[in-house]
Amino acid sequence: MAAVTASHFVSHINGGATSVDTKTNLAQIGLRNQTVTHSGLRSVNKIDISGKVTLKSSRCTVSKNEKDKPSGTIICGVGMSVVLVSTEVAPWCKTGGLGDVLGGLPPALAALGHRVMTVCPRYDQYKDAWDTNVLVEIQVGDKIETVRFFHCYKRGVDRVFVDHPWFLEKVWGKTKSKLYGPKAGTDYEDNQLRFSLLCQAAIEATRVLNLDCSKYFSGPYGEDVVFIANDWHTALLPCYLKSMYQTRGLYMNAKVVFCIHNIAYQGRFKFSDFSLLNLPDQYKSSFDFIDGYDKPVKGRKINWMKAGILETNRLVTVSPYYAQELISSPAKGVECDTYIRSVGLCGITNGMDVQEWNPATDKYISYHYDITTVMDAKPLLKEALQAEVGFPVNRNIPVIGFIGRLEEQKGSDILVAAISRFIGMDVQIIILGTGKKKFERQIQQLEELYPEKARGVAKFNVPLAHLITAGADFMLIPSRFEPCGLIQLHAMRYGTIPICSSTGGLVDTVKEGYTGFQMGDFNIECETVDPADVLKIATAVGRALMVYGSVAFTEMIRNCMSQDFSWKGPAKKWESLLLSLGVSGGESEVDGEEIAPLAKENVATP
Ligand SMILES: Nc1ncnc2c1ncn2[C@@H]1O[C@H](COP(=O)(O)OP(=O)(O)O[C@H]2O[C@H](CO)[C@@H](O)[C@H](O)[C@H]2O)[C@@H](O)[C@H]1O
Ligand SMILES: OC[C@H]1O[C@H](O[C@H]2[C@H](O)[C@@H](O)[C@@H](O[C@H]3[C@H](O)[C@@H](O)[C@@H](O)O[C@@H]3CO)O[C@@H]2CO)[C@H](O)[C@@H](O)[C@@H]1O
Repeated sequence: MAAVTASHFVSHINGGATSVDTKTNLAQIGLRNQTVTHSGLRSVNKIDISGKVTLKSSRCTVSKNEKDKPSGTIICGVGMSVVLVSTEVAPWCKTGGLGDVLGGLPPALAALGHRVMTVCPRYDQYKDAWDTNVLVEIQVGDKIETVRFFHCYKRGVDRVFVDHPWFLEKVWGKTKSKLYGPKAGTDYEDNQLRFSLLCQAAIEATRVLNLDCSKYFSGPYGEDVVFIANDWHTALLPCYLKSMYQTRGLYMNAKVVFCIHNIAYQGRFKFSDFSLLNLPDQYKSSFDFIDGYDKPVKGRKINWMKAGILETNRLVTVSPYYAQELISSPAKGVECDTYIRSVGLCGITNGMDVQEWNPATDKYISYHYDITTVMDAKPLLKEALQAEVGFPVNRNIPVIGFIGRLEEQKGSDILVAAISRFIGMDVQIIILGTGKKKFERQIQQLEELYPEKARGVAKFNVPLAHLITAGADFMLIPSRFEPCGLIQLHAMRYGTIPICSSTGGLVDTVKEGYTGFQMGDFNIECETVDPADVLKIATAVGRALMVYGSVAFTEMIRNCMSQDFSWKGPAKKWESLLLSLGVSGGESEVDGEEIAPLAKENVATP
């Protein structure tokens, strides 16, 4: 950790070091009462000689009358301080569903009366995020790095961006899929340093940023916070909280929830890299890991995900069925099943962003609809989609869509193998995805094989994703594994029937014959395409096409669209889980809508 600066001033709070740097801490005293000129930010924190920030998050008191307001009324200012840390936060930075969750869950938690911040890297010059002029010095490896915080306040949430060349210079100007490496499947060599920096910066952000955008909360978040760390990139957060802060009497009441969005990515590195992490030796055993693979080195390794699992206060994943799968076997738990079983795991199904994905208002589609008009609008949208990708335009031909990262997980290779089995029927299929080059080539070749019937678009294309979701009749989701999956939620909201493999959140959210078609579970072996799975896809597509156009089909569309997949329900479950940790501010009992209309947003002019 740790040195704070305001404006042009840099000083140490004494981070990973074991002794207090008196000289620099004395310098900090001079920081008191300096003002940061940023809309929504107030004066700089008061930091005492021990490095303790004494200006605490102040909550506006809520009068009894206000507390008595009926359900649906927003009463803020009494809730928990929740800080979500992630490498992706939509719409600013996203390669997939992780970004979506960090975009949608925080506003829903804020609507329940909690003070909510997200912290992610500043990969680009986001036009709506302001420079706070607050700098912090952080020890990463054997160097001191200076980060700067940018900030905006949107939909009731403080969005904080960590500015450092390791994020901005690596990614700026490149496509959104370059957050983790120069190309899919290849990581930046310094990812461990990048994410160590992110974790430390996130802890610092809560006490050094004097945020004042909400009329319900002011001052820094302080130390009585609950962090939600997401995936392996943030697994060091609980370790740093304990080793760098709690040993020095800081953040004594803070808690960490670690959320697994995808166990497939664990952050396994060579064992000697432990020395890069600025952690005491006693943490080595939490990272220590041996597997049978050669990558990135043979034999003994460190495993960030394992440490996150073992060092967190509470472990969560993104659906109940995936939670069961993770502890069911080494294969499904990707060799972390034993550790997960030892600490326990809770599954909360994701919600979806019902503002971005709303067929009644979607800015990417030219005909808007709801459950009462869906049968009129969808044929028009299908024709728009067919025209967009260059298919013969015919509203009577059933159209199947696929959207996803082209990784083994998503099963695009199994789908490609299955196409010849059903393409002879009256059907068209559109596949949208980016990822591994071999899979991109596979989908691009489809057009040559089936010019009037199949398309593969190897682009990250949000407008096309929306048009496919609205215009297709069916959405194919042939995942080998799927922690939750958002594609099927988006599809159902748009009256597009999912045809999915029976794994993870797909089991929890799609009901066979009622809201979709279940294909059974697939072989999770990623190196091969199992002929049995190819057959499962062909058979399920056949079943779906039999139903297409029938009364039962219309009924399924209505069943899909009648459901509430908003973040409201999941946020309530998250709230209960956070409350059970006993962090302060747990007294809030609010059942509110999003507080966007009440939020004082600091939107920058482009
Ligand atoms: N080419 C493209 N163009 C435009 N948009 C594209 C796109 N490819 C993907 N997307 C978008 O990315 C998101 C993908 O959502 P998923 O739930 O499938 O996430 P993913 O597997 O990445 O995330 C992981 O985390 C999430 C969140 O927890 C879990 O739901 C999931 O199971 C887990 O694997 C959707 O919003 C989709 O529209
Ligand atoms: O939101 C989409 C997913 O984003 C994250 O996954 C990324 C992962 O965490 C990164 O490590 C990287 O994965 C690469 C991996 O490191 C590398 O060894 C090789 O196996 O290729 C992988 C893919 O390039 O990129 C992933 C995104 O593509 C997040 O962790 C997931 O939960 C999200 O599903």
